[in-house]
Amino acid sequence: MSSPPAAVSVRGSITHVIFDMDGLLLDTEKFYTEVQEKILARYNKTFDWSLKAKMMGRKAIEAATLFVEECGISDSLSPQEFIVERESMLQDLFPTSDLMPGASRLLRHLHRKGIPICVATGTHTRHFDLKTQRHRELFSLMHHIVRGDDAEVKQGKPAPDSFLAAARRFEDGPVDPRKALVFEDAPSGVLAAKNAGMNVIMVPDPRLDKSYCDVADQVLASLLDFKPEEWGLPSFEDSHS
Ligand SMILES: O=P(O)(O)OC[C@H](O)CO
Ligand SMILES: [Mg+2]
Repeated sequence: MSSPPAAVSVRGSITHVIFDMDGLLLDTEKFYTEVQEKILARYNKTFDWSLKAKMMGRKAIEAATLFVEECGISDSLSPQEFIVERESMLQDLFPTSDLMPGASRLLRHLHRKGIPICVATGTHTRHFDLKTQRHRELFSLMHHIVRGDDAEVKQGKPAPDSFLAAARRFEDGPVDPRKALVFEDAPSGVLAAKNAGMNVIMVPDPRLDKSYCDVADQVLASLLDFKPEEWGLPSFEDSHS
């Protein structure tokens, strides 16, 4: 007698998938880190991952306020001045953005299988356009894109605004949050997805403190490790590469 097929643990019946962008689909978090390290060096201070963890995923002005206050430089540099100062460096770096491992494979797979996908990013439109310059075709697979300067995103992550706006805009929206799966890299983004009542898979940078991963429903080292069938989604037909 042949043995029964291996049991597949289904975590939910996911119908829609929402992607974060920076640090999740695109390898752009390193640009913010590099520029912030340079600015802090002027004040003889170092930029560390405990502050990085708080800033990532947030709207620009919210992250900038955290930066100058937590570094104790708000008397010399305002959040607005910080944003202006880092802008010219970021503008040169963003058009060189690379995809994160597995991003293209996963987006193409879900699109091919007819699973509605979208992006909910804290980044504003001008930066979004620079970052996605080399990846227009891939981003065209998205049903819609919610950016940080969207009128419906009153508050950035960890507020649920961007994910709730994303769920409303699907063709058959608003999507039941329990049927939505979010992919995130940032602690604030994972909290935002949970605040929206959604399922969330975290793909954190390995330098991030592990305690930030507790809130996520699943933690993966890479998008390449995602098993769609665990979430009621169609499995990959290719082998992991
Ligand atoms: O991670 P995202 O895509 O929400 O982007 C947020 C900021 O632009 C960068 O931390
Ligand atoms: Mg992110």
